[in-house]
Amino acid sequence: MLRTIGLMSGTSLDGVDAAWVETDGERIGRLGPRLTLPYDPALRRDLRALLDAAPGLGGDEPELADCVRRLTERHAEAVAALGEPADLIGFHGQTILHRPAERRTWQIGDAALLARLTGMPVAFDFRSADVAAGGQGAPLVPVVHAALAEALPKPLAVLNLGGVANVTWIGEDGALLAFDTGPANGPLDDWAQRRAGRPFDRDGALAAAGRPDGAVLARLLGHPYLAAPPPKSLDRLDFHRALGAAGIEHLSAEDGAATLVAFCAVCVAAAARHLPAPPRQWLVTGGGRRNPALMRALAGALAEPVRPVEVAGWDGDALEAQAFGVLAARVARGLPLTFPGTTGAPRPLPGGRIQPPPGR
Ligand SMILES: Nc1ncnc2c1ncn2[C@@H]1O[C@H](COP(=O)(O)OP(=O)(O)OP(=O)(O)O)[C@@H](O)[C@H]1O
Ligand SMILES: CC(=O)N[C@H]1[C@@H]2OC[C@@H](O2)[C@@H](O)[C@@H]1O[C@H](C)C(=O)O
Repeated sequence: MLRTIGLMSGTSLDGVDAAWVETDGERIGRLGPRLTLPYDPALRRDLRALLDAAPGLGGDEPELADCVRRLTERHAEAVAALGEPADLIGFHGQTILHRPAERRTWQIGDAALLARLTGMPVAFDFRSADVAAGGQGAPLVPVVHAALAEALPKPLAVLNLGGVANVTWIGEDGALLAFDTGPANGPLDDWAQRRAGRPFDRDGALAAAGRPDGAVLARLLGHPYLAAPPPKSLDRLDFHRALGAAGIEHLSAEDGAATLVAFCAVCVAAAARHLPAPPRQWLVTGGGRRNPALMRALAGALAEPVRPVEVAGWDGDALEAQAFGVLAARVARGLPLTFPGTTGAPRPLPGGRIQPPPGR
């Protein structure tokens, strides 16, 4: 077993999650401490601007390099704050662009700098081999969900409510199907910031005070992503234009938030129709499980029970970071990261690279 530290900077841009995991990439041993280091408002703002700018960036712009350095230094601070020795770091970086159809996916972060600052080897670049082979490059965590869920009754659905939402379905025989369902906190956070001056809709307060707009929802329901069969994955901004065209901007802050919450749930219900068999339950992870308006909307939209992953003894705030520790061990052992059922990879595919620290 390797002692790993997984580091994930998700599409919500709220900060870096770090978690210590003992693992051989297939089995998960001891789970150690975890923490989240938030980004300061300036870094958050600069990262958000990079999402908009990414399609036009070449890669050598000084403002990009500055952002990459600050992001990487914050990751090194997270490793230091964990205060646990490790054999390997799993460094996802920050996705600023994801266009698998163009065989492009871009995670920023400086693995050489992180290896130097921490003195540890760093596994990174988890998505590009899959995208180069024609896969979606996402989601990557399903293989870890499957390892964690070994003893749970199947079929099982694990739903991650991050900036984008993704589902992992695990069949009775261990079969895996996983894909992004649609937008989740990303558009909600943007909306709360723009219309209410809040970084996110804490406890779903805005959404709970509003009503979903039927006409806007009906227009969004026609989006081709919902009916498209998996494999499929999303860029954080993929629904940006569709939301504007559906007329969301004409709604009040409350009704807009309620509509975005309802749309997230509608997307998950649409995803359920692509599953080979109904799951016994939906285990929900990611920050969105803390939004009671979203959890109520999901319970209303899905036929099966919807519960936070904590009912299974998992830690929904640590799961993605833990997963990148496990995936790092898989990189080190050359095990596949992606599969036909998760990203549409042509066959189980290894991926990732390892940056040793200086002098090793
Ligand atoms: N108390 C709360 N009430 C409402 N929403 C919350 C609450 N706590 C967290 N969130 C939401 O969860 C988001 C963070 O979720 P999470 O950390 O899972 O995202 P991420 O890791 O960036 O995403 P991804 O899975 O897309 O990589 C916040 O931006 C916010 O929208
Ligand atoms: C390209 C990219 O970074 N995608 C993220 C994003 O955030 C949630 C969803 O969209 C998921 O597909 C993926 O992250 C998780 C960690 C994954 O790959 O499993």
